[in-house]
Amino acid sequence: MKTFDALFAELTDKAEKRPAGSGTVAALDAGVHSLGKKIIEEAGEVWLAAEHESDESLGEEISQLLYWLQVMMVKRGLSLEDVYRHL
Ligand SMILES: N=c1c2ncn([C@@H]3O[C@H](COP(=O)(O)OP(=O)(O)OP(=O)(O)O)[C@@H](O)[C@H]3O)c2ncn1[C@@H]1O[C@H](COP(=O)(O)O)[C@@H](O)[C@H]1O
Repeated sequence: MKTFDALFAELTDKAEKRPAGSGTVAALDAGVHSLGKKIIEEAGEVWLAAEHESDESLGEEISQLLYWLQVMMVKRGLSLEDVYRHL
């Protein structure tokens, strides 16, 4: 099972190596504005899932929101520590 930190390391590596076919690379290239809209979209899906859907669906939506937040972190050059120190 993948952890938050392992996914972040994977996304950071994708950003550096830019493998062909990576959705993350395409998302990074689309920019902060596009990423921001995706985060809002996924946050809305988390809300709707929490109100109306199963635990399984809610978990999936939350995972997608975490992914997009991490892509934004990579785009802006934030480290995990930059976030964790506020927790
Ligand atoms: N965890 C994720 C992940 N979560 C969400 N997403 C993306 O977010 C989208 C969310 O799905 P939705 O159903 O909400 O939207 P959709 O309509 O299917 O997609 P869109 O047309 O809106 O983009 C997915 O289609 C993926 O594009 C993810 N994309 C990649 N990962 C992981 O990130 C890593 C790197 O992936 P690549 O860069 O693609 O190699 C791999 O470990 C992947 O498993």
